Amino acid sequence: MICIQARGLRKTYGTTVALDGIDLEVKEGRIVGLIGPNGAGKTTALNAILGLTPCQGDLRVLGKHPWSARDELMREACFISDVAVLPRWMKVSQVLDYVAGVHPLFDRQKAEGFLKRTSIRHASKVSELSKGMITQLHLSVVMAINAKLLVLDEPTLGLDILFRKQFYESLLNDYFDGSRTIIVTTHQVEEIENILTDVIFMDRGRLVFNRSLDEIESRYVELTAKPENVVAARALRPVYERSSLGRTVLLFDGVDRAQLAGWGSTRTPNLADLFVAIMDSSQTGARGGLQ
Ligand SMILES: Nc1ncnc2c1ncn2[C@@H]1O[C@H](COP(=O)(O)OP(=O)(O)OP(=O)(O)O)[C@@H](O)[C@H]1O
Repeated sequence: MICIQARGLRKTYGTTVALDGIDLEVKEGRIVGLIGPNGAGKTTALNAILGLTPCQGDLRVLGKHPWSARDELMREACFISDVAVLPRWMKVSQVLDYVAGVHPLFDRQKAEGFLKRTSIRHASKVSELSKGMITQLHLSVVMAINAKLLVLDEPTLGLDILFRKQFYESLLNDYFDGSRTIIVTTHQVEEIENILTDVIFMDRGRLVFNRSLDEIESRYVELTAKPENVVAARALRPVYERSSLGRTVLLFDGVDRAQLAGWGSTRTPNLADLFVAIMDSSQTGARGGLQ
């Protein structure tokens, strides 16, 4: 089943092109990381998917048109936008009462369970919580909604490292059940790398890379070459090259690992390294080798 299908998605603000004709297909049961530099269009894309902003092109989310069927979509989807906002005058217990009242898929017990892992008290008002605690409360509520699609825009902004780690573990262990779809944006790529099934890199309103983690594992190899093998390795046309501690590091797409192994140390590139390589190619216009 397809969860999100977009064809030629375009959004402009005056002369700014936020989405520049995006084609995208996300199957149900995937955990997709949407990564890109500031202003790449990530939030705009997520807002379009959630029906929060109109845009040109064809877009279907869980079979619905998000802009015209937003109410229907919101029964099956939930999200955290990049700015966690909850009414400051409400007590924590009232936030739970409120969500329980308006969302049929809200599991209050589950939310209580998540909250127990924090120092948030039911009697506190939102205005008395720290920024990070408001985000913790928001996440506890959203993760307790049994939605088919969960959209998280920078969900861990302002959270300490312990909670961030706990949150992603919990997302995988307590929330993800193999049938839900999760889309997450973050600038801390290394923190989500282990939970993703797919990754999309965005740059200036376009998708410049869209692969499953399995595909990355089987296609891409990074070689830290011995100096005497650099020339031979370059002849195999790496898609990217950088220096690290005086060593030459080359990134290959579709080159046999065994062939490279004798020339230095090889490994699958991490997402942060892949991101830098792809952004560099995207920004210099040399995208051919990385598409
Ligand atoms: N409401 C708006 N009015 C005018 N321009 C906007 C608006 N929202 C976004 N933009 C522009 O659209 C482009 C994409 O913005 P968007 O917020 O989607 O980027 P982003 O990838 O989420 O960035 P960040 O990582 O900084 O949150 C930017 O150039 C931004 O200035």
